[in-house]
Amino acid sequence: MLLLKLLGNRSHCLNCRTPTLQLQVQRCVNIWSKQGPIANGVSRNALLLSAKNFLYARNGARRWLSAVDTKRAAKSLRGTTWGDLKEIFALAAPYKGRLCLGLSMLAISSSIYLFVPRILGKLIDEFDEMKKKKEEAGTEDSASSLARYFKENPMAMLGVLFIGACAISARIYFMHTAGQLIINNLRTKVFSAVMRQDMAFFDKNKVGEMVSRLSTDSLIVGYAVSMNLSEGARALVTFFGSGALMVYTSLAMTKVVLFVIPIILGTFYVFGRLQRRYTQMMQEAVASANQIATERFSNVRTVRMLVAEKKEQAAYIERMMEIWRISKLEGIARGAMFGGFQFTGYFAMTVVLYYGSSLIGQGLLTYGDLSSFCLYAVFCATSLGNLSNFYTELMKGLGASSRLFELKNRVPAIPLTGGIKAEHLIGEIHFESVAFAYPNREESPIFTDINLKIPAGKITAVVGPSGSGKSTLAQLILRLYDPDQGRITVDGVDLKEYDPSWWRRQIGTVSQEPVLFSTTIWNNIAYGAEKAEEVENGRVQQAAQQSNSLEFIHDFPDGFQTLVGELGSSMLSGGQKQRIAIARALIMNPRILVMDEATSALDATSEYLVRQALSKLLANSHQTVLIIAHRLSTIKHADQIAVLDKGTIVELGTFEDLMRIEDGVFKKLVEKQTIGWREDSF
Ligand SMILES: Nc1ncnc2c1ncn2[C@@H]1O[C@H](COP(=O)(O)OP(=O)(O)OP(=O)(O)O)[C@@H](O)[C@H]1O
Repeated sequence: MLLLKLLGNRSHCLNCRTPTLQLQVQRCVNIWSKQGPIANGVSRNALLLSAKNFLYARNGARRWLSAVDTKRAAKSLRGTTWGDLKEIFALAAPYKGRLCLGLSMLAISSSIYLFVPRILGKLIDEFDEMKKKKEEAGTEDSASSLARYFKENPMAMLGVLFIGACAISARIYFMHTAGQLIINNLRTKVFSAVMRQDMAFFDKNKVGEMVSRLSTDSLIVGYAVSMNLSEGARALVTFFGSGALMVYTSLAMTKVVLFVIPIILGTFYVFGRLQRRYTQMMQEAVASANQIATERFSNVRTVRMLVAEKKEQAAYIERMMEIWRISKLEGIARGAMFGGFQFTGYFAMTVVLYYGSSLIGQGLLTYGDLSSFCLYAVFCATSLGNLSNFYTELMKGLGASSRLFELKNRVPAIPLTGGIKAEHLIGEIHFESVAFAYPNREESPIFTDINLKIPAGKITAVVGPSGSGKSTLAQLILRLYDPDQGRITVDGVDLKEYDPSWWRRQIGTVSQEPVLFSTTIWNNIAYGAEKAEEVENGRVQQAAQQSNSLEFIHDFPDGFQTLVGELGSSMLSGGQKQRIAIARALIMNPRILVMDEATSALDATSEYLVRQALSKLLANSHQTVLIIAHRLSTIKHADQIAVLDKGTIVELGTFEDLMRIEDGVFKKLVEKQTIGWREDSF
């Protein structure tokens, strides 16, 4: 029982418990050396027998370990994660000063707390007759004289322990703050990398999953190279320090404990790898659950309208079950690992005490030395356990980092910047034999052969059945995607040669479902400008007026300072949102305007107001305008109308031209809508 208690005290804060342990060790030694059979009815012979069995088991384990394909494992690690490891530590490089300070504090605290057991051992020997005789003969060593000094000046001992404690506090502070800096750095880098990605990337990756990686994974990686690094370094110093002191205290007993080490190492190697795999699986499962929560919470209105709460709950529970399944596996791996440590640790201590007591009996060891040795052995075993923690946390960090680095290092197919910035843009856009399929649906191309000239300073309308690719055409103009074949030119130059950001700044866009950000109306309108903070107040007012928004904005008590979006106190109607989006598109007086169903959400009056404003605007400016419209009556005055169907432009001309084509797609669409409107009116 005493042994159980002794080993049960093997905790991470061994340093503060040393006196208690010392006493317990002493009591065990007494029992073993003087009383023979020990508690729980286990005899010395039985212990020796189990030691023999243990040796057989160890050989078996060694054979089993060699059966594990270590070469292949190492190769796969080399291929996928050693690079990541280097990258993880590169993240820590900017904070090396802080990390080094933390590690210096570690050196101070470790030196103090490693020396304490030796001093305590010597204090015990103060009561040992054999030792006393040695001292009288003048053979006292420096540790003994230091022990005597501390015995006479207990406040000095307290002072040394206090310095050690301060060093520990400082270490934790430096490591903790370094960790947070690393996490912030990593999050910023990953966020910027994700923001740089092309649309194809966002089509393939789920937003909730990426947010989860940004929050949870970076936390794990940051911890792996800060607090974990410090714990690992502490474990390493303690392991080698106490190992060396074990040898110094008693070489014979050190040999006895040595045979357990390979087993402990093997245990944490195998289970550490296993744990890493489960952690990665867990991260993916949590990210998938987060994805569901994010998407459903942000679309809660749709869920409510479709009475889909139960369905969504079931989908979420399914993800929770998956997390539970992985968690059980992770639990088994962790349990087996810690059970393994506990077993090997207890076994080693049993053997040490047994053998140590017999050495005392033969006069080859003092009580104090055995006490110190046992404490060092416990330190050594604990640090081995901590090293295993360090290893598994590092593996966790590697697991979490591999996806993060993939995000961070991904090179977008369409860069954000780089290329020509034309001084005088005319704004003629030409689609030349363009073919395109969305990267995530390559099997069903949207365009097979598009040839279309969008003249500068004119209004071009694009119409076609739903799903024919009208919005896709606008996305290709904005260079959110590149054509698979053919090319798009602007003023005769391939669009790929222009600087993408510069090019997008020449285009004012109002999309089908405009999104406003959670900030004031003023900021939302100014957001369209290159430098929002430099936009003049008058310009914002003007854009609001052009889009017929001024009146309703003034109706809000806070006017332009009214908060909108998710955090907004005032919810805007669809029409109001659309008009603010139009103001945002107009703020920079863009050379090209792309209106994708820009008036679809407006009621008849609002639509009239917006249309009137736009007509005025278009009449006075010489912008190139592309209108994607469903209400065909609204594009009567367009300079040309392109009809999209089955992946190509099937008709092109003015409203009158197209209405003259018998059995034409456009004519049919117009007729269908006219009938639809008539039916609607009943
Ligand atoms: N990001 C995407 N990834 C894969 N397929 C997409 C993507 N966006 C649109 N599509 C598909 O491309 C096709 C054309 O879509 P698009 O939105 O361009 O049509 P549209 O003519 O504007 O339709 P509507 O008039 O209904 O708005 C549709 O079949 C749609 O499902």
